[in-house]
Amino acid sequence: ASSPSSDAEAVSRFQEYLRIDTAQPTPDYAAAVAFLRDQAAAVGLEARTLEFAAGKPLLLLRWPGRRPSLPSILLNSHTDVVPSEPKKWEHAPLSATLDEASGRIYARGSQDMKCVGMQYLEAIRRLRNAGFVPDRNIYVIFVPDEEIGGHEGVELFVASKEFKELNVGLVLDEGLASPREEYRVFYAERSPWWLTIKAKGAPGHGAKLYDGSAMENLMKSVEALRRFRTAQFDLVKSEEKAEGDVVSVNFAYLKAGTPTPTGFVMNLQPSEAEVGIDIRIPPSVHTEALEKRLAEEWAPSSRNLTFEFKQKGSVLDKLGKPAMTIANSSNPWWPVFEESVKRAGGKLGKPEIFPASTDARYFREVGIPAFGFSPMANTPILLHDHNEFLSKDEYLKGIGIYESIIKALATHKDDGIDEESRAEL
Ligand SMILES: CSCC[C@H](NC=O)C(=O)O
Ligand SMILES: [Zn+2]
Ligand SMILES: [Zn+2]
Repeated sequence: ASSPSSDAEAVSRFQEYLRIDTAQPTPDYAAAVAFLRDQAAAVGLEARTLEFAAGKPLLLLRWPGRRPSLPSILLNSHTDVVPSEPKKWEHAPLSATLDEASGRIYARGSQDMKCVGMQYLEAIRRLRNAGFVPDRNIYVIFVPDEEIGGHEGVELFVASKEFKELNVGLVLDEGLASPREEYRVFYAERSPWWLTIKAKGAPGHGAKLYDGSAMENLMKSVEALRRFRTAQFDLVKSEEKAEGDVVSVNFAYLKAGTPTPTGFVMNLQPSEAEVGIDIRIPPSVHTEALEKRLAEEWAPSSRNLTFEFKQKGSVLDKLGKPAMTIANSSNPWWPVFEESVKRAGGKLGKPEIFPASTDARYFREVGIPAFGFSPMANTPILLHDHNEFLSKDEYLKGIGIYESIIKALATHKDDGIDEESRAEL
């Protein structure tokens, strides 16, 4: 399994991946795929590069199972990362600096989610070295564009014949770091809404008090949305609800004013103003009801407001029901997953609704179970934040966790998972 020297090599490989600049909006996918193909070859996996959108490669790796007709396991990770503001970091976000005193590896993507992609490969490397052969096919995919919605990544992949041919039974995708000792696991996620509200109104002198200016029209919406935000947030603060069970509302930008070369005109009330909002809706909330509130309360045309969706996800299955993966023993995959984490010495928290969005939604939407899981315990949640880091020890511990998970999921047992295939025998 692992030794000090093999651990050091695994950490260097992780750092090498982190140093490839795959930040949106101009990710170097070619470099990432070239690196990952080399890794796959060293581990002994078959590789195919698929391209559903030009310049957006999706790397598909296969570890063939003894019984390829069984439903397969798909291990997903995205290769892109969000941009960073290097000046605000203690160590450059592309340096993957290992701070010797703390053991932390600082890099954009260290939590989200280059860690997971490399941990899959390291776990498979160890299992292969130990002579383990899976019953099922194990697929590992490295996908583009998750951070911008996955529309030219997993969304196209899931609709492809290449995907259908994989006969996927279960997907593992990303989760979140946990500041506590328990790992977090996710069985569903909130629907993302990104929208703009634009206001128009009468322009006028900066000294004049009058109704119906664009700013006034917009600020009323901002106030109403803020009251709603506060009420939802209070439910989380009082621990009545979990983060994934309330509607989040956050303002992404405000745009208004009449620019000058050095700033803005101060004594002119502008005739247009705009706000950008990120809203996330839990599966238990009807998006129709919320859209009604938007049209009637938050952006009424009577107040000279218009709204436009930039992203309007609703995470539904084919029947129009919220797409969720069952996370109890009535889903035969669940106990296998849960027990394999425990067997490796990990603790699991109560299954949760992911507060943001991941590519797992595309798999759940077509009826394939998917769990969101990133084995990072005792770690502050720093995805999309400055100074994102993962400690070397947590990273290495996570490899052991995946070894256990992959081994358990890859093994056919009479546990109800393969009922149909059994009937054929
Ligand atoms: C609306 S798709 C955007 C996906 C992105 N995923 C992770 O952060 C997110 O903002 O949740
Ligand atoms: Zn991610
Ligand atoms: Zn992200």
